[in-house]
Amino acid sequence: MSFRLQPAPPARPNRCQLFGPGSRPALFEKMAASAADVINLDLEDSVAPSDKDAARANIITAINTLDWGRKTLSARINGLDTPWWYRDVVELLEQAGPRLDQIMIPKVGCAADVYAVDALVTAIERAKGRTKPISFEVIIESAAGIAHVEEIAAASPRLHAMSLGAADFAASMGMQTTGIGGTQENYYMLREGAKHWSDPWHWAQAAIVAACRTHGVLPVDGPFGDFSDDEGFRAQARRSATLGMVGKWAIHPKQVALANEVFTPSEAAVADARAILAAMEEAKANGQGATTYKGKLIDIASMKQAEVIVKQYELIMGK
Ligand SMILES: CCC(=O)SCCNC(=O)CCNC(=O)[C@H](O)C(C)(C)COP(=O)(O)OP(=O)(O)OC[C@H]1O[C@@H](n2cnc3c(N)ncnc32)[C@H](O)[C@@H]1OP(=O)(O)O
Ligand SMILES: O=CC(=O)O
Ligand SMILES: [Mg+2]
Repeated sequence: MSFRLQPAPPARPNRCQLFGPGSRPALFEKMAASAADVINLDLEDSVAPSDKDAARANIITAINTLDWGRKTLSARINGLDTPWWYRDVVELLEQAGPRLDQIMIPKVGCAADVYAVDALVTAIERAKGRTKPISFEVIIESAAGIAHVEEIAAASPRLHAMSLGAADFAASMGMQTTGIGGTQENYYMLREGAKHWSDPWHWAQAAIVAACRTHGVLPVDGPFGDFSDDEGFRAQARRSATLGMVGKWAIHPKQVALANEVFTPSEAAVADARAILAAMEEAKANGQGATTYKGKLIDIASMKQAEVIVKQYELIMGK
């Protein structure tokens, strides 16, 4: 193992990120009252080009006036390939008060994209005397983004979270689908005439998790477009949680409870994890590095696995 220790990600709950368009201010109070851990007020793809200026003003007013409780409050700016992004950053940093926690940078393709936003944010923070540093989250949603995922994860100490954006990712990769996340009809293995659906998002998610865990960033699963399909959402979220992601976006309020359910370790999982820790403590006291629990091998690595679950649970319960 490398002598470098894996850095811990920010210790904050991030089970659900609820999105809402900046051009629909009527939704903001409902978002603030929701059970999401993170709120993403959107200036990007859910806002029509003609509404960009109004959406920016709406979001700044909402950040400054609504009670957002203890949620992480984030605004998604426009991509660096648009004429809007610099005004998004300037107006947010100059006019939104300290309640704004984070900026989400979409369609990041290389570390320099993050550097550019960091330079602008840093200059405005100094000029305006902002004492609370703005954190960043990025979306990996292009071929370039996934090709450079590790350098992006290492790009700035401001970076707290990284999401997979399935819709833009599929478009950039030239994938033959209009589905946003979840099972894709034509992605299957065939065995003895029976179809077995596979997961086209898996490899990108695994690459994101590895990059994030290497650099102490929270890995997050992005949108699931069919908000009428609760079981489809659950299945996608369970796969993401099993791979190491800490949460998922909600693009409709009915997805918030589903994400919170999946990304909160169950009482049974926590009880099992605590029992493994106790069994290992007993084994260690007897000079053993390995023992059995419920008829299966456990050893020192099992303690680390169990600690992931217990720590995640305690972080969520202690919020
Ligand atoms: C795919 C790539 C991406 O970039 S995803 C991220 C960007 N997209 C977004 O931000 C879209 C977010 N979602 C929405 O705009 C809406 O939820 C969409 C999907 C358009 C559906 O809106 P609508 O037809 O009003 O939904 P509905 O009638 O089923 O609403 C039921 C009640 O819930 C409310 N609601 C709706 N959306 C939100 C939301 N995002 N946050 C909080 N509340 C929301 C509605 O106002 C409605 O409330 P009520 O029951 O009338 O009081
Ligand atoms: O921005 C999100 C996506 O899926 O695209
Ligand atoms: Mg996108």
